[in-house]
Amino acid sequence: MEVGFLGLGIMGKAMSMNLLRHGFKVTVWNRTLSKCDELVEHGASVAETPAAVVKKCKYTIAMLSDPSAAHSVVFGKDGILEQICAGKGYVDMSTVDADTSTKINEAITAKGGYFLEAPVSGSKKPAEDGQLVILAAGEKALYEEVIPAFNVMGKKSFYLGQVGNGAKMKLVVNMIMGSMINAFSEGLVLAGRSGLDPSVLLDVLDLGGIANPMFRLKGPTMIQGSHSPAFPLKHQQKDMRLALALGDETATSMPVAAAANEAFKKARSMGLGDLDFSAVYETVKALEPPS
Ligand SMILES: NC(=O)C1=CN([C@@H]2O[C@H](COP(=O)(O)OP(=O)(O)OC[C@H]3O[C@@H](n4cnc5c(N)ncnc54)[C@H](OP(=O)(O)O)[C@@H]3O)[C@@H](O)[C@H]2O)C=CC1
Ligand SMILES: O=CCCC(=O)O
Repeated sequence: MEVGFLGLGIMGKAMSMNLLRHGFKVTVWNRTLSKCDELVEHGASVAETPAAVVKKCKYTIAMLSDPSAAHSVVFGKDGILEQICAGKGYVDMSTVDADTSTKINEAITAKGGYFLEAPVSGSKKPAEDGQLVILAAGEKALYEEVIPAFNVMGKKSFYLGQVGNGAKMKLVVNMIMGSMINAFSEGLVLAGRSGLDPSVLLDVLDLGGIANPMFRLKGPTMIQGSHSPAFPLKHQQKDMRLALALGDETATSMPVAAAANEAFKKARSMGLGDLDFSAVYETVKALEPPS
């Protein structure tokens, strides 16, 4: 069966590559079409537009940057809506807000198609290794149909019920992660300015109750000032913004997340948006200590 895949950025490239490696027939599309070349070398077919992918495939997966991209690929010229129909499914794995997912769901189901949102936890390496955590919500029949693909891309899939629940779960997770990397950055800078060796701090943290894979993975490269993008900072800031909007809707006070968002905004204003989200560390370092 032919599976469609839209969006070949850091995540989409790794996820579609995994599908190919496990024997799926995949037709890809990316806004910048040249990014399809590497997938073609590994056996993918290419279509010229999202609509052409949907026309060819029983279901189509998308992994796009943000709500605006997710919206334009569905509603724009040559978009999903031009070809979606009864019997076809659309699975959006991008991180967006519940409102975006809900609007896409309404438009697709109005055409007789099936919709599933399925954002993921896990970054570039888990995507390459097929170790993502998939947070699905929406049409249960489509969820069951795409389980073989999810099993290749991820280590665990959750089915969370109605559309919006996957988006909300993902935003809560990334809100926590964005706050954590800020506290971690402050700790590394505080250690250094207090005459301590930040790499010893990493060892101490790793043996205690707040040890976690993120500190373990990012700590050494942060200390070196190296922020090669696995999860681009601009996307983390988008997730903080969307999580804070969810906080507004639910009257949830989130002063820690709001402060973290300000740090990511500052990092973007310093031109760090395309680096890894760990580059928020540079905003803490950039604040001069009192002389
Ligand atoms: N990187 C990570 O660790 C993780 C990312 N995510 C989420 O996954 C999604 C993708 O992330 P990632 O792969 O890192 O991002 P990238 O920035 O690497 O890729 C973004 C993709 O979206 C496409 N795109 C952007 N704008 C548009 C548009 N207007 N119309 C059509 N296509 C568009 C890009 O196309 P083009 O190549 O033409 O620019 C590209 O294919 C995001 O929602 C992110 O928050 C979730 C978990 C982890
Ligand atoms: O959305 C990105 C999540 C990155 C991660 O889970 O490490």
